[in-house]
Amino acid sequence: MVTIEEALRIIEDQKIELKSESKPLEEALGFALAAHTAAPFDVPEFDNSAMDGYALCGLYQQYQLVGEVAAGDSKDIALQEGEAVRIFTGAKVPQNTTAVMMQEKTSMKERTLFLDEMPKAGQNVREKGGQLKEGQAVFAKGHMLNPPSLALMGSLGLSTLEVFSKPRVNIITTGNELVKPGNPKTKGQIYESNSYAIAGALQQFGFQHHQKIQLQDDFEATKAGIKTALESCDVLIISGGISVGDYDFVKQSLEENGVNELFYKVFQKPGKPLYFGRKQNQFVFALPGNPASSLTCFYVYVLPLLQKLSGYSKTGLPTYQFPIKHAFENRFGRPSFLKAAVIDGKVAILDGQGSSMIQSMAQGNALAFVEDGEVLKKGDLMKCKLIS
Ligand SMILES: Nc1nc2c(c(=O)[nH]1)N[C@H]1C(S)=C(S)[C@@H](COP(=O)(O)OP(=O)(O)OC[C@H]3O[C@@H](n4cnc5c(N)ncnc54)[C@H](O)[C@@H]3O)O[C@H]1N2
Ligand code: MOO
Repeated sequence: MVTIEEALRIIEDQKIELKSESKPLEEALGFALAAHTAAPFDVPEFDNSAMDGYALCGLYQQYQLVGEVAAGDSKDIALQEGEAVRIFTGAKVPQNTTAVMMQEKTSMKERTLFLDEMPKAGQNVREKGGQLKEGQAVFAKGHMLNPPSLALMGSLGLSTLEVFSKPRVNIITTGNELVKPGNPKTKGQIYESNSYAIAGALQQFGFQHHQKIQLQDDFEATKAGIKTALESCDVLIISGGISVGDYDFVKQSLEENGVNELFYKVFQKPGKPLYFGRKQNQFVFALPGNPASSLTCFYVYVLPLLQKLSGYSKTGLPTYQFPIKHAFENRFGRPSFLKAAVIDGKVAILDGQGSSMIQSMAQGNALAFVEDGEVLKKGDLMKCKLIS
């Protein structure tokens, strides 16, 4: 049995070889950059107007109107003292522009422009290089491309990005009692639900699963199913059959398939019988079958590995601290990830903390962490990971 910190450290310390590929900008969301990026030119590349209005030369209250520049115009105008041109947001300002005045604060009589107030030097002019200077570092290797990052790369004229490839993931669910939703079931059977949570959580963080396999609690079938799954994935996520019951064949089947154990059992609730193993460059998580255990282990342990294998420089869900809405004492006998709701900056621990209870997890939006035996007073800070 390892501690939560030891388990996370073992995952973090895995030596891996990353692969990279070229992605068109429109498909690069959620991938990590495989190379450092620097700005190929100043952004913006030229001084331009932040407003629809008038570009002014000198600081006066009236000007002679001498022309117009629209966004995208490439004409090069040079203003003389006391001259103004009509200008629009994003348009390159003429040479010698002192300021831009927004049109709402102006009036025009014939070709003379009157300002309601004195302009200030530099007002409403977006300076060349104001965001980035040519050659300046934009993103380090491993930066995960979010929507604004895609916009920034696009604004640098980059249409294809070199990114780290993402791991291929397969999912196995085990259990004789499991029936696929939509089919009839007999007494004693239940509907299979963990694979939907795992596939959904994969999707939530930009990963996909390749294959989903349902196995009976049978040693030969489990061995064969794991062998098949390992033929087409980098990460195999198994749900159930990892505890000590007579029908829990996963651990032994993994051994028979040449998977080496990196840890088995974590001192935590839920998810104590969590297993992590490796076969060359393939990784296997066997998540405890209880629905809340399996999904909690996904967020806490599987996600950081998937992100590490995708070349992310930052992995795992960030931890925030929120004051607790009510007193709470951890009597579970293990450090615990509690199903919780963070609302208006405060965390409430939800009813229904059993490992089999997914209803409370579905109502909440966070996992709140509490040490074994810890006693919290109302208002004490609690470490939380937001899961939705
Ligand atoms: N004698 C002991 N028994 C148990 C221990 C223990 O230490 N000693 N640990 C308990 C803990 S903690 C957990 S968690 C579970 C984990 O067991 P398994 O990983 O072997 O999971 P299963 O036995 O296959 O299933 C547990 C539970 O979850 C339901 N389940 C399983 N798969 C699914 C699925 N895909 N969709 C929906 N529900 C699923 C299953 O029906 C069981 O109710 O072991 C405890 N026992
Ligand atoms: O570790 Mo189990 O997940 O407590 O139920």
